[in-house]
Amino acid sequence: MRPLLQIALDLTDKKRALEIANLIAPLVDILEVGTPLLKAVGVEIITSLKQLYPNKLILADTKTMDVGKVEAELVFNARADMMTVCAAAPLETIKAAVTKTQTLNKKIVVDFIGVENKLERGREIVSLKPDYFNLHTAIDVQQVKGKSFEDLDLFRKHFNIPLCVAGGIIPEDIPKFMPYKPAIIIVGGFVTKAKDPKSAVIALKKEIERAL
Ligand SMILES: O=C(CO)[C@H](O)[C@H](O)COP(=O)(O)O
Repeated sequence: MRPLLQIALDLTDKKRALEIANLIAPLVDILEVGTPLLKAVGVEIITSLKQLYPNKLILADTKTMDVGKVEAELVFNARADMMTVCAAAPLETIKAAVTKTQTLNKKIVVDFIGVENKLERGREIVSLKPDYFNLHTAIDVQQVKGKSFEDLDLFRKHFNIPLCVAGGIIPEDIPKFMPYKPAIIIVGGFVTKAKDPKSAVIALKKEIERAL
């Protein structure tokens, strides 16, 4: 199955975020309100994007670490379709966020950013039945250690939860992880920093089609 393409609007400037959204929205499946954008602008940006693109999924990258129910209510009341919670958060927080999300018929992604022993942590979380696990190399880590996609293979073998992949993805990376059949491919900087964000998305989509 073709993976969904999610573009992360990791900006702090609302005007530029909306400009990029306008260029790429018809081509993507999920528009992500990146963590910096959510912090800079607030949840109103979720509502604005949903009003502009009602047929697109809007993901709020809350990276929730505590008060799972409160943060879920905040972003879903603002019309998000999906949110994120950190795998490193207390299990109580993950459970609260998952429960609220499921009550509202929305989707939740557990993000393994910064988790050292991912397999062990995955085993602790899996029974909470989140919608997705995100294997994600942090931007700061990418700059020091580079990126890696090998955990996708491990997670596919051990868990029956759809996977997202994120962290510095460029078109050349796509064939490296497509054999592990990610459900969602998440790309930020390659698109938001491109001179021509629309062409950047087209290049990603071409590579995805080629690797199917
Ligand atoms: O959540 C994020 C950073 O924490 C980013 O949205 C994600 O890493 C995708 O951006 P990039 O492709 O630039 O790494």
